[in-house]
Amino acid sequence: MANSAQAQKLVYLVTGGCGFLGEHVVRMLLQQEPRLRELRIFDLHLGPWVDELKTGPVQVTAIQGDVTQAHEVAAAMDGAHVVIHIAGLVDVFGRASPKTIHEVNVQGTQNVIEACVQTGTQFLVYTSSMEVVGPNIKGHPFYRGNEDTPYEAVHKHPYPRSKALAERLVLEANGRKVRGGLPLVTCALRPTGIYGEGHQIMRDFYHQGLRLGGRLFRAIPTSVEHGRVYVGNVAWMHVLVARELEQRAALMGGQVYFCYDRSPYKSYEDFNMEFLGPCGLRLVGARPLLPYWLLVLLATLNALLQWLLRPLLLYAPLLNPYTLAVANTTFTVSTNKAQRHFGYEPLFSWEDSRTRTIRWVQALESSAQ
Ligand SMILES: NC(=O)c1ccc[n+]([C@@H]2O[C@H](COP(=O)([O-])OP(=O)(O)OC[C@H]3O[C@@H](n4cnc5c(N)ncnc54)[C@H](O)[C@@H]3O)[C@@H](O)[C@H]2O)c1
Ligand SMILES: CC(C)CCC[C@@H](C)[C@H]1CC[C@H]2[C@@H]3[C@H](O)C=C4C[C@@H](O)CC[C@]4(C)[C@H]3CC[C@]12C
Repeated sequence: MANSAQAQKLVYLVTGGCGFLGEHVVRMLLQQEPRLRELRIFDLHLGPWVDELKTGPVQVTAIQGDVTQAHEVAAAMDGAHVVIHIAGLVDVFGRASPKTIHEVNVQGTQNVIEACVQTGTQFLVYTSSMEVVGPNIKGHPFYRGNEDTPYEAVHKHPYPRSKALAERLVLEANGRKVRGGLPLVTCALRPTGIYGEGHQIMRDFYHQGLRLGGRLFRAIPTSVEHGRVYVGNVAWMHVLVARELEQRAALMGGQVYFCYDRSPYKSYEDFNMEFLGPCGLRLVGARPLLPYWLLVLLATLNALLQWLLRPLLLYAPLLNPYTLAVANTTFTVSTNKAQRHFGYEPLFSWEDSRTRTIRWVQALESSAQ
């Protein structure tokens, strides 16, 4: 992609560019992709911060649109060289119906693929998820595995099922001829649990801790490792993949890459305390305060209440049988595939990632006062 005639000639489209990860990818592209001429940000809900980006040297075009509408996607994509497809409905709490999750995550992805073919966009990077692999419904641990580690991936929940289907569509589309006759080159990135500035669930835990007098209560044993990766490094991986996909199409086309960095292996709660601790919260209990069977019972009750109350109101607490199973099953990755295939090294050290996230939580504190 980088011959001199093409310097500052590339048009990128980022779907979901106003979400948590999307905003980081958009900002990272503007900082780290010198060949960018135009950056199109496509999202159902455009953030007000997008306007601030319009004063720089790169043309930033904000497009309010819906990935489930094929014609809107195709119109937005016309003339784009690369599409980074991040838009998705991230719902493990039962807020949206399985049908809506499927429409956005699977049909939306199919629309992006068809738009590539129709408009001649040759490079497609898809944001998949660790949940395409697991944890599975049997609760099997995935301990520091890599892209080739055998694992029985069985999905029942609509979100991982939709991500797995969408990822398969993207990988199978690799090599399809796009308008003009060139082959489509696709690949999928699988982040583990992303953290960093803008992370809604971290914000929720922080506010919950404040409401409980500065305390959170341990629910998950410290021995259960949960994979986490800093949002800045996930964004950097997206930028690098998009950049390298043309030169290394034969190697990278149709491939999947876990997103990883040097964040430590810890339980979900202990990891959150790396940021919430310095902001004044305390995790009470060296071991879970409630026995696991009681948590399962509470999670089941929550699911039942959600079902009963659905005609009247939306009851969607953090704890349900699915989130409990994910939080309580070891799932961590240890791989260097991205480094081998496209020279990825984390842009942010663990210390930087931690400091940036702590500063962001501290800013939440001061903005709440
Ligand atoms: N957050 C995580 O820990 C995590 C981990 C692994 C993978 N992912 C994946 O990363 C992607 C981004 O996740 P996120 O955490 O930034 O979520 P997010 O909800 O913050 O961002 C998703 C964005 O997609 C947009 N969107 C939703 N439906 C749309 C539609 N129909 N048309 C156009 N835009 C639409 C939303 O408005 C939002 O801006 C998702 O595909 C998700 O599956 C997230
Ligand atoms: C049992 C309670 C004390 C804690 C509940 C925490 C729960 C809400 C958290 C734990 C793990 C989190 C998921 C995990 O980090 C990875 C992903 C993948 C991504 O594609 C979407 C988000 C998701 C499912 C996180 C959602 C929140 C979870 C379940």
